[in-house]
Amino acid sequence: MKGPVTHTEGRETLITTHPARKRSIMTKSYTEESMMPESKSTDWTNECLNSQEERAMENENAELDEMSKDGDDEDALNRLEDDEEDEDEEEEGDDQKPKRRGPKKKKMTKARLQRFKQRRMKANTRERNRMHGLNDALESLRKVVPCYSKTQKLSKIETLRLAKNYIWALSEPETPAGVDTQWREECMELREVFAVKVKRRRSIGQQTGGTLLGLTLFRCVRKGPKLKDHAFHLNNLSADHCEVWFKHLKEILNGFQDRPKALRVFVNPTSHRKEACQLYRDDIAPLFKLADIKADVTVTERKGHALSILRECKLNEYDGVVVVGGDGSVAEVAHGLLLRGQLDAGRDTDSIFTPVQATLPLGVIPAGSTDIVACSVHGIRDPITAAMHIIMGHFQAVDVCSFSSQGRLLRFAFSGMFGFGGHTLALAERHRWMPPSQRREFAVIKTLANLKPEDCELSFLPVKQGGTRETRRGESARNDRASASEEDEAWQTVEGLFLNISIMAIPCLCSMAPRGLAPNTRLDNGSMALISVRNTSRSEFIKHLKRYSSVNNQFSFSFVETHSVQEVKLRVRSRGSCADDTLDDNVESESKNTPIIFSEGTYPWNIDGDLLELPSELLIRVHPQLVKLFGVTMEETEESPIKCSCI
Ligand SMILES: Nc1ncnc2c1ncn2[C@@H]1O[C@H](COP(=O)(O)OP(=O)(O)OP(=O)(O)O)[C@@H](O)[C@H]1O
Repeated sequence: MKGPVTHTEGRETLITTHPARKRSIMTKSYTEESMMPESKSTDWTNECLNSQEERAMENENAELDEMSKDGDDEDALNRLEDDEEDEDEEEEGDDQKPKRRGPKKKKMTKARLQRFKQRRMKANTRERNRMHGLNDALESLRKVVPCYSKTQKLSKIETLRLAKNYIWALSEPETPAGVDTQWREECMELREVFAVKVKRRRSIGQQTGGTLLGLTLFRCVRKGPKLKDHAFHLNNLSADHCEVWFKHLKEILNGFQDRPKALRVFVNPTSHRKEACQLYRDDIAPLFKLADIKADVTVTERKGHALSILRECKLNEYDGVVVVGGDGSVAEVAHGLLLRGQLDAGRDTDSIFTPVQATLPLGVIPAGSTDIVACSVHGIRDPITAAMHIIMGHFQAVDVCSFSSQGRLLRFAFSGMFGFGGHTLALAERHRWMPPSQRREFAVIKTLANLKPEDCELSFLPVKQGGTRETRRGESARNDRASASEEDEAWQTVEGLFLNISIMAIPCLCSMAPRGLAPNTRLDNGSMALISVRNTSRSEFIKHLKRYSSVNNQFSFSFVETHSVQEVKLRVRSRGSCADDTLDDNVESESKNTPIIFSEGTYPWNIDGDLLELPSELLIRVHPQLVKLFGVTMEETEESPIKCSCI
């Protein structure tokens, strides 16, 4: 296929492609503007101006042609003579008027009239011949420039510009060696491109049609940990060439199998500052549309709405589920997706020992107040980066924990906090009427003021070399029995008063803890971080909390223990008075809000930022890589600066 010569922002571009190769490459070459000073004039206003000038010139020529056709027209000749007479008359007049200069008026004889007529006819013929010669030359040029089109005739100025660019592009390899030509070559791999559109010049308000200008490719570019979309213009005025290139590029883009074509989107309108709907409409939906992704959007109406839809809706027509909201919404949708996976696989969702993977990947567009899951999986809290990961089909397998009690599955989640973490969220939820940051600060201060430990028995199974029970499930039954008895011996138990117990399957990065709440775990390493904080003075506990936001190790305190575990059993032996005090203090003063009252024998847990009431005895297990999230792949994480400091 011929490569069209293009120019963009004063720089010339020659595109070449290698269809025979597996990986198509587009090559863009350009030089200093000073080398091609005239080629800058491609902005719209300039083009319009030049076209107008050209049209005016053509009109003049047409008039001239017209005149020359009517060369024997007496009127035209008389007009000319009248003009001459007027000129001469001005020089005459009385004494007061200035004397006129110039040739004296000659009497218009018949012979003189004849001479005028002949001269004019000769001049017109010469001009006509000149114009015909020029038009013939331009017509020949149109046939040899690469953008010559059978359907669309290039104007004179467009033909000349294209010819100039073509000559310029052809002369590139002949640049003498050793001369600093200031040329630079830029390669763009088509796997970076996610959309191609036909570029047209349209007037204000014009919706369809317009003058064809070329093609625009949309690339996904990385700027540090952020991903962005970037438009790349390829100018070409040939409809035939653009059509061929458009079809070819579309074919290549459709060949990327990992990229989603249809998504089920849930938007929580109440998240954080209630901006999720606007964020989706203004920033995310246009990107999905550009990438030709069909999105079925549901704006959730209540807590649990997304979960109930996910239980019943048809999922096989989608390539992914996307949630626009905070961690609570993500937790709800992730849980719903995993439950649906068990239902589709014919598993009993009440008691699941070895769950199957979720059938669809989950995309997280951060619109909450902390966005721990989005930060952990994208390395940054940025909605456009999240959308670009979805569009480009970047996946990351992620470990998930299950919370169950007495053999009954309660919840799938990425993390859970009990004690201080649970009480703080319970208090913050009761003050939802406050602005988000105030609400959080108020809840932390109030819970710290009423800090009371919980009396617990905590047992855990540390991660062994060779992976968890689930990763080894392919082994023989004899090996299984042997390993089961080994595991029984490996269980460790601690008991006493605890201020906080955190169990996290992902690093839980957020602005308050840039290294992560659990920096020692990874997204897919098949283990959970168990962080237990024993009873201590309030000041020591505050010191430990403050360390989360600094580079110092938040775990280097005698009262803090961390373990890498695969299973945890927690039994709360008595209710600490912290929760009751907190509730009692506020029930009266905040009676306008719905009070959160925990049923007998249940305790507040912060499960992925969602407040849950869980029983006193729990079994928490990690399930390696149970869900795929749209996000950075492990290779990208290795390159990311976030990785170095946080994971
Ligand atoms: N229309 C709705 N009205 C009320 N609650 C809703 C609605 N839609 C979803 N929810 C629930 O709101 C809860 C909190 O939402 P979300 O986590 O998105 O926001 P957030 O709490 O502001 O963010 P973060 O968790 O990052 O602090 C979720 O548990 C979700 O189920």
